[in-house]
Amino acid sequence: MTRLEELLATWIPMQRWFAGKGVPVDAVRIESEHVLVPGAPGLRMLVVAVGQRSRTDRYQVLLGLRTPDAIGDELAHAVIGLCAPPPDLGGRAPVVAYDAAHDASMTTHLLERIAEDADGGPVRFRRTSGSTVRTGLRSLVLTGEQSNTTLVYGEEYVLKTFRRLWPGRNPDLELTSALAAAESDYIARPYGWIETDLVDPDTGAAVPTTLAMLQKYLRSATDGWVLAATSVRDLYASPGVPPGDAGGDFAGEAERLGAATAAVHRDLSRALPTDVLGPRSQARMAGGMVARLHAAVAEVPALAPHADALYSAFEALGEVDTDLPVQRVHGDYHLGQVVRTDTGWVLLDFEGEPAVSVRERQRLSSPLRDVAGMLRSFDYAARYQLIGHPENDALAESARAWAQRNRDAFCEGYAFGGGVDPEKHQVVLRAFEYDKAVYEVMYEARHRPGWIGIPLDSIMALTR
Ligand SMILES: Nc1ncnc2c1ncn2[C@@H]1O[C@H](COP(=O)(O)OP(=O)(O)O)[C@@H](O)[C@H]1O
Ligand SMILES: O=P(O)(O)O[C@H]1O[C@H](CO)[C@@H](O[C@H]2O[C@H](CO)[C@@H](O)[C@H](O)[C@H]2O)[C@H](O)[C@H]1O
Repeated sequence: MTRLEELLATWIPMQRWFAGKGVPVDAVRIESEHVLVPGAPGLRMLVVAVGQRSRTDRYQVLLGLRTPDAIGDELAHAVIGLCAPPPDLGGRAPVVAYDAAHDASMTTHLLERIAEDADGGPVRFRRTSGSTVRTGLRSLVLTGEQSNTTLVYGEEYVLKTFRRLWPGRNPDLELTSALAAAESDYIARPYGWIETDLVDPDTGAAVPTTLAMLQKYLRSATDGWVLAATSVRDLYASPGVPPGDAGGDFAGEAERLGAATAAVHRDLSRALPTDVLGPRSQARMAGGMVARLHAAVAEVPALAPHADALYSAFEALGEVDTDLPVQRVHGDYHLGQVVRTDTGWVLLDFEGEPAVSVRERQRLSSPLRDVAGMLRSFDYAARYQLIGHPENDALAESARAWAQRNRDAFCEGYAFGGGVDPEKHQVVLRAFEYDKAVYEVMYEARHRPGWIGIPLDSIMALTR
């Protein structure tokens, strides 16, 4: 490993977006390194391969290089370490490598390049046809529990830089662009993207791979998770009061969110391929859920006592004998992926589950999968504030009632908005809900062990 690779081997696993938490890093290799802007050799895009046991993942690092005296306090938190300068920079004195996402004097170039629709050699900057992009704006990095890194430029744009790279066009760009073409009111308008070619290990072919996506910044947006959490907090402050009577009832919002979700599903089904799964294909889908369950039990033994009950829910999906319409869906739908603006709900982050390949995320699925994701999120919102709460037992019934009320409202809104009636597809919905809960158990085990009780408790309720 070069000195820079050694530094990255320590730095990458500490980042929130690192997907391989809990498994030692065996090898780090810089697969490619490109200067992004002519005349700014201190800004580079690296594709870094990180080897962990049998897996190798690729990550994007926007690398900044400066002399030590040019690193001010504002960049201290972004420093990766001191390394030898790359040959094209000249000189022999060590330079400081840092995460350039935090350097507004560098990220401003990215916006300019997108505005110019520039071909920067192996890295291509693209502006969405028919749009103009304002330049000269300074960026700030959004803080929060993110799988990627999002920059906000002024109050105009967000640039989402994808950290873990999978060869191919990112579904977030693909679906957002399709919905924009359908003139959907429920997305943040895309303005452009950055891409490079990566070799797909399955086919050996180099394919255009999305590195970042530029979208309209929604100034008036409030996170759905924050709104729901506020409603739950109000309810906990009035013990014994039914959720519909407590201040800050969320059911009206949940219903409108259901309707917005149905509208997005309708537009996706018109814009992109659809299919209908017969019993055999449904059994195969159920088989995928069972395989995921086995993998989760191997990783989190606390799931083992509930495996039979989960298995029965998946088996029931395999035995449904009516056809199941499938289409492109959001794929990782929860309250943190939707924002309430002054004109209504907007859906974000159509990337799908960040832990699986782009090809898998492009697979058609039932829209009920997204419905199930959001229902799981109501469960999370209702119960996460009970973790370590002294009145945990007394508030558990309020939590259950809040989740039920908002589930019902969301499902009603979804059916009213033109989606299938979730109430009439209980077996399918239940299988998707438990499949998501199994995914969440693994997600929490890797990222937030203190929260693992939330999905585990929901799974336990199945076996009670
Ligand atoms: N266009 C936007 N306007 C305003 N806020 C946004 C926008 N896009 C993303 N955000 C904020 O950033 C958060 C993370 O964005 P998201 O696309 O879900 O990233 P990740 O895949 O890393 O989780 C969202 O929950 C939202 O609060
Ligand atoms: O980073 P992403 O937003 O793409 O999604 C991942 O992280 C989510 C947590 O930030 C995780 O969602 C789980 O926790 C949410 C509360 O923080 C909850 O609303 C969701 O229902 C629950 O699944 C998501 O699963 C994961 O893919």
